[in-house]
Amino acid sequence: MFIQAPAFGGPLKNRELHLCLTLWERGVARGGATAPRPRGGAGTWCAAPAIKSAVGSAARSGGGGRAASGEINFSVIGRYVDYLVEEQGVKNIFVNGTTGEGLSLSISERCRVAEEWVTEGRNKLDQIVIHVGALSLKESQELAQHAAKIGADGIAVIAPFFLKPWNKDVLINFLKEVAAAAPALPFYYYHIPALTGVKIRAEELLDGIQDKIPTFQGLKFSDTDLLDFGQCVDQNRQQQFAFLFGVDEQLLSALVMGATGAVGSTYNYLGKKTNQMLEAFERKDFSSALNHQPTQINHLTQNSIGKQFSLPHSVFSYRKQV
Ligand SMILES: CC(=O)N[C@H](C=O)[C@@H](O)[C@H](O)[C@H](O)CO
Ligand SMILES: CC(=O)C(=O)O
Repeated sequence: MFIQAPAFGGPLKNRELHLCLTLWERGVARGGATAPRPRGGAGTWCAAPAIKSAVGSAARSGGGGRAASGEINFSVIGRYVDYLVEEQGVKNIFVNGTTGEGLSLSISERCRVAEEWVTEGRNKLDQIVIHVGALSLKESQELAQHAAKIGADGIAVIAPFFLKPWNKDVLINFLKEVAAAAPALPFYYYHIPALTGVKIRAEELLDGIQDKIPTFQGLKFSDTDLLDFGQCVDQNRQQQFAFLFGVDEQLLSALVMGATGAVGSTYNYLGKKTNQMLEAFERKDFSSALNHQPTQINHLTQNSIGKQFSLPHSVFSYRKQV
């Protein structure tokens, strides 16, 4: 589940929450007045965080994500969509990201996972954003074109992390080339420096980004640097970008800083609970909101942040406790 708010700075009901695996949107009708408009794309959509793959997660949990042969068990995706919608209240999905272990899948597996989510989510989910980042620009472009072809609602890209971009311009040029391969899809930059090792501040990257990437729609910010995050929000007030926060344990703080949504792994199983936190935040009941947030902190920080985001472990060790 993730939370994301499309409209910048608006009340929470105008925010869109995206959970990691799930994108979850509250109170914003698809195509509603507050939804960000995709640039160059057909139709209106609510800002999407990325969805992490339920498939990869399930694999770690022994829940059937991968069959014993090591193949992905695509057949669980349909049921998983129903679970997210009905039991967690999550209707937006970020596919093939960190939780989905997109970087550990082959290109054909990534395409197939994306197809399954789009097919199974049709008429049930609001938004499906596909993470298409890769070390190879060509592969990333291929995945972006594929996402457009199957009717995804957006694409997201991390920084290449082996031969790394050494400055902002190099990174932007990479992102631009990927975005150009799917010119009708809203584009998100997925900032996750602890895993990519690319430490270029998001605030620096966003400066003038739309001149280079006209489809730029927002940022998925998976870092604990709330100063950087706050500056991103503050310096782009006119842009109607989506600011999707990706450290679930800090979501409440990020909401205060102006997050418009969230994308996170824990929303797969804490969707309902997080919705309660969002509701409390919306009605300015911060004490109650805080009561919902620490539950995650207690169980997750040591496992996840403390171990530099060794996510699947943290997610599933926690899931066993809830
Ligand atoms: C590294 C990673 O996967 N981060 C996720 C989002 O980006 C988060 O949702 C974390 O899994 C979550 O905050 C638990 O630590
Ligand atoms: C959590 C998240 O955003 C991801 O799995 O990519």
